[in-house]
Amino acid sequence: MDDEREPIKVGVLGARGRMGTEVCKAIDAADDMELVAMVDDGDWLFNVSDAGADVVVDFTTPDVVMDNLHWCIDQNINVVVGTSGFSESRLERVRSWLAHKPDLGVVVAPNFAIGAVLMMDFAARAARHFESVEIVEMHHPKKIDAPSGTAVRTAEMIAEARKGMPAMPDATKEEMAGARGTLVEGVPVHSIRATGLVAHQEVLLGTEGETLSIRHDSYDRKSFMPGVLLAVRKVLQRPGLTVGLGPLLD
Ligand SMILES: NC(=O)C1=CN([C@@H]2O[C@H](COP(=O)(O)OP(=O)(O)OC[C@H]3O[C@@H](n4cnc5c(N)ncnc54)[C@H](OP(=O)(O)O)[C@@H]3O)[C@@H](O)[C@H]2O)C=CC1
Ligand SMILES: O=C(O)C1=N[C@H](C(=O)O)C[C@H](O)C1
Repeated sequence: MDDEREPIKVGVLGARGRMGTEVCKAIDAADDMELVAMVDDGDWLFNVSDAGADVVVDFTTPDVVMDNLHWCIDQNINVVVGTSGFSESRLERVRSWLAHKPDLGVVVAPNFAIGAVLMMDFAARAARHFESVEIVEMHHPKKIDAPSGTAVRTAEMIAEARKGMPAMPDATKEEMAGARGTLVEGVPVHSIRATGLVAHQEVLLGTEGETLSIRHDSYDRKSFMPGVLLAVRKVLQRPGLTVGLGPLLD
């Protein structure tokens, strides 16, 4: 019976950060989980293994996340990663570490909000039917990276969907560098940082006589929590690397 199952022991890395704080609250409130370790910059990583964590959740920074992930895999701890900065080469390194640990699971998701996952899917689906596609990502000004992980992943998905299609029409010559954003897999991405924003993205698609805007807004970091908790539950049943929340929703 469900009630008799041991709670999943969870450690959080980046526990005092904006996301980490919210994740600790969500785990504390979940009946089937126990928050056993909270680790932030300067704390000892072994707090996590000493506490017997089954799963580690990482919301730290792109420059430390790979070391954290390698350490967790080495310690036989499953990992749910929300930290941004996962290029294909980073994902490949994670796969190579996991090759030696056939029972271990890692979930790396650029965005845990259900609406954002759908926005990315809808945008990729629509992209084949429009001549032009551009991404505008908008975040709080304390975000340290640009473009966002979500925007990069969306651009990759759109580029994959547009394979074989003609290049997007664009006669503009940039008079000042950056005016047309940055190209990710051939898709222009524009990054806005403004006080009052949390995490937002609009994909603008255009073709003869019409445009389509697909937009998602996270107004509160609570929007990411159902996805994080789902990943904590599912990672224990999914050995290997899972990229994105999509495969966990099926
Ligand atoms: N996938 C998703 O759905 C989401 C992903 N994100 C991503 O999550 C990451 C964190 O975002 P956010 O919470 O806003 O950032 P914060 O800067 O608020 O939090 C990061 C935390 O990690 C700590 N930290 C730094 N180095 C280490 C380390 N080696 N070990 C443990 N903790 C460490 C920082 O400490 P200190 O400040 O003292 O250095 C800080 O407390 C970003 O990459 C962001 O893009 C954010 C929202 C949703
Ligand atoms: O830093 C943030 O806040 C966010 N980071 C992630 C990203 O880079 O895509 C996810 C979400 O956009 C919030």
